[in-house]
Amino acid sequence: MAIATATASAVPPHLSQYEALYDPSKVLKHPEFRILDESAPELQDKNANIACAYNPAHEVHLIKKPRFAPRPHEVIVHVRATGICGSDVHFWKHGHIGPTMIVTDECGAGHESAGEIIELGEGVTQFKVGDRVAIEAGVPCGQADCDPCRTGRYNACQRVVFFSTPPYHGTLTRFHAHPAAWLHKLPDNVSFEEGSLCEPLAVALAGLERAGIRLGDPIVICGAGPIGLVTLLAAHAAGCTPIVITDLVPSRLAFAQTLVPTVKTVCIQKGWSPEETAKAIKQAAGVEIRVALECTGFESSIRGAIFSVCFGGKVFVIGVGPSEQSYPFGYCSANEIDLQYQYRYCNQYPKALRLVSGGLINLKPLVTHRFPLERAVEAFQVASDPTKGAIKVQIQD
Ligand SMILES: NC(=O)c1ccc[n+]([C@@H]2O[C@H](COP(=O)([O-])OP(=O)(O)OC[C@H]3O[C@@H](n4cnc5c(N)ncnc54)[C@H](O)[C@@H]3O)[C@@H](O)[C@H]2O)c1
Ligand SMILES: OC[C@H](O)C(O)[C@@H](O)CO
Ligand SMILES: [Zn+2]
Ligand SMILES: [Zn+2]
Repeated sequence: MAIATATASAVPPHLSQYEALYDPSKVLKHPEFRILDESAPELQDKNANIACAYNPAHEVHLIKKPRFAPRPHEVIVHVRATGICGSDVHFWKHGHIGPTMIVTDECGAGHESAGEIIELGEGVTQFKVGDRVAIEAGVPCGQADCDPCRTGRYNACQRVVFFSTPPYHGTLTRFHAHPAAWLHKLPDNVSFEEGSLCEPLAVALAGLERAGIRLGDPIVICGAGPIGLVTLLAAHAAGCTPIVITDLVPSRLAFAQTLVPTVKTVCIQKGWSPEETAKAIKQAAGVEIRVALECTGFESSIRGAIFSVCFGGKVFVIGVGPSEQSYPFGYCSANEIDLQYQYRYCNQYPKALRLVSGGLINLKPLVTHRFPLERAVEAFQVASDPTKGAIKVQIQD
C-alpha cells in the first residue's frame, strides 16, 4: 500500500482545518512565521510558539509558528516533552521515507509528545485546562466511507493526518492544536517524559499483538535501537523467555542488558552470512526460536532472522528499510516461515499507559539526553550522531 501523503483534496472536510492549520503554505506564509537563529529575541519569549523544523535543503532549525486558537472539539496543548524519532532524523537527512513521504517545504518535526492542556475548543467535555495528556500523532479521518476507520484499523487510513509527516508540521513545538479525541490522559504517576515515550512503546505493543506473542515464547529481537529496546521491555513484560537481542554496536547491547539483565546478546560481526547470524542467535537462545521481532529494516538482518526461527516460526518486521529487498523464498516455503510487517499502530495508547502506570514497563532509562526546546537543533545533532551514544533524546519545555 503506497503511504499516501494526504493532500488537500483527499482530506475530508472535518480534517481540512488541519490541512489549513498545518499546510506549509498556511503556516509558512503566516505573518508570524519566521526562521530563528540562536540570537533571535523570540527564544527568550515563553509565549512564542517555537518549533523545530527540517526542509528539503536538509537543514534543521528553529522556527516561530503562529499560535492557533482551538477549533471545535480541539484543544491547545503546551507540549512539555518530545522524543526525537529516527524517522524525524531520516526526514531531515534524506527528505523522504519510502516512495511517497517527501519533504517539499519547511516541515515541523516530532510525533512523540506529551503535554498540558491550556485551552479548550468548543464542545470539548472530556478534558479540562491543566489536564496532562499524551498526544497520539496520527489523526485518522473517522469517515463512514473509510474501511480502516470504520473497522478500527485506523493506522491504514489513507486520509490520516500524521503530525510530522509532510505536509503536516509535527508536535515538536511549544503550542500544538490537537483534536481532543486523539489525546490520552496521563495517569498521575506517569510523567510527561514517559507519556511521550508511549509513542515508540505503541509501535512495539502493536508488533507484539499482531505477532501473536505468548507467555513463554522464545524470541529474538533484531536491533537494539529505541524501537528494539522498547520491544525488549514489552516482550519481557509479556513473559517471553529466553529473549535474544542482536546489534552491530556493543554499547547498545550493553544498554539492553541494563534494561533486562537476563537478555542474551549477540553482536553481529561485519561480513557474517545470514546463516552465520542465525547460528549465533540459535546458540545464544539454546532452544528453538518461535518469533523474530525485526527492528532494523535491513535486508541482512531480516534474512538472518528468517534462518533463526523454527519450522512454522514467524519473522515480524517492525523495521523500515529499503523499498525493494530479496529474501530466501525456498527456505521460507520449505519451513513454513510466516513473514509479517507493520505500519505504525492502532488502539495501543491506553494499553501503553496502563503498562507504564502499573509498573510493568519502565521507560525512564531510555532517555539518555535532555535539551530545552530552545536547543532543539543541538538535540537533533546529538540524535543523529551515533558517536554520542544517545538512545532517546528528549526535548523538554
Ligand atoms: N513500523 C513502524 O511503524 C515503525 C515505527 C517507528 C520506527 N520504525 C522503524 O524501526 C527501525 C528501528 O528504529 P530505531 O529508532 O530503533 O532505529 P535505530 O537506527 O536507532 O536503531 C536500529 C539499530 O539496529 C542496529 N542494526 C543495524 N543493522 C543491523 C543488523 N544487520 N543486525 C543487527 N542490528 C543492526 C543498529 O546498530 C541500531 O542500533 C527503523 O527502521 C525505523 O524506521 C518503524
Ligand atoms: O513512530 C511512527 C513512525 O516513526 C512514523 O510512521 C514514520 O515512520 C513516518 O512518519
Ligand atoms: Zn516514530
Ligand atoms: Zn479514515
